Amino acid sequence: MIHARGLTRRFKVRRETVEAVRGLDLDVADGQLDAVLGPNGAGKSTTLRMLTSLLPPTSGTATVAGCDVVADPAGVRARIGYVGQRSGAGDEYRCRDELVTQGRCYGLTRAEAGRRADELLELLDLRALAHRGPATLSGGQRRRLDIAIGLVNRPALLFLDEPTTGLDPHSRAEVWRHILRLRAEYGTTILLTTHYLEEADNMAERVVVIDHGRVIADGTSERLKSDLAGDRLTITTGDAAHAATAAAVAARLAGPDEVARDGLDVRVRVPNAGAAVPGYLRSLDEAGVKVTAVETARPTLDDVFLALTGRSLRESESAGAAA
Ligand SMILES: Nc1ncnc2c1ncn2[C@@H]1O[C@H](COP(=O)(O)OP(=O)(O)OP(=O)(O)O)[C@@H](O)[C@H]1O
Repeated sequence: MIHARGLTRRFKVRRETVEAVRGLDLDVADGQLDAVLGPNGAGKSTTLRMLTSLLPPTSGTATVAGCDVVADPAGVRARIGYVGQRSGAGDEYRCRDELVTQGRCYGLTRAEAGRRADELLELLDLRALAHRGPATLSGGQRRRLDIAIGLVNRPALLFLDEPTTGLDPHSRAEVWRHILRLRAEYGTTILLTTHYLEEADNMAERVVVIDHGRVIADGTSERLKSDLAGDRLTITTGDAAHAATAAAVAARLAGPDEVARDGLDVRVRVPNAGAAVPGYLRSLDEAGVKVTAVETARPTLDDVFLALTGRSLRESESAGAAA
């Protein structure tokens, strides 16, 4: 459904050149739900805008739903839906009128556009709000209206740029319910961007991690976590001397790069923490270390980002927000 090779986009800002996307390769198969994850300014929106033909690439190629984004932008736009970060609904129209107008833009007759509007209001649970203006809707309802607008032309592929940013947890769950339903019932291919690690982790079939305009990891979240981050084993000891010995034992077993000491805790990165515990306990006992607690944890996508970049995605996000 999407094949991009060497996609690059530079912006000139006064005398500086911003390299927003640098040689990005991406393949998305039909019917997949893939998430693009990355910190502020990583190049997620720029990538989506190139793939939707809204922004010409500086170099590289992309075919989307069988059409080249540069040679056939009209073909791309006829086959896709795009929900940008800012709402596409104008405040002067009521919800149903907005959908009818969009349908007319795609060449539907007034009657066809009316039928499609009613289908979409039903699909996104917006029927009761059909005659309200978008300005009167809650954040989650408005986002659902945006998605309805993105679906007017029955696209095989839907792009969603941060569909849940800024929503409360209940509204986020509602939006997700509809996204998952679209994929399950209509087989819609969905490529979305998100800042929320948990969403990418739990909902997407595949996660593409972008940093500084490049893909730095690509796979199922389970695969990324086991290949790149590993489990965490935390050994708590009785005092500082025991912690130092425990750190030395752990460094011998796992390698010095995999061990970090934090007060009386020693944290170790291991491929499978559950299986590693008995061996660690034996070796610590032999070294005379008094262990007061042992904890194991599966890695998160933030651990994956940390392993790849040396930075936490959450910290990059707050730094981006503060900038
Ligand atoms: N029109 C533009 N002119 C100049 N620079 C731009 C333009 N659009 C994006 N950029 C820059 O390109 C880089 C990537 O921006 P982009 O919006 O694609 O990132 P993002 O990953 O979507 O970030 P966010 O999560 O904050 O939306 C940033 O440094 C941004 O400032």
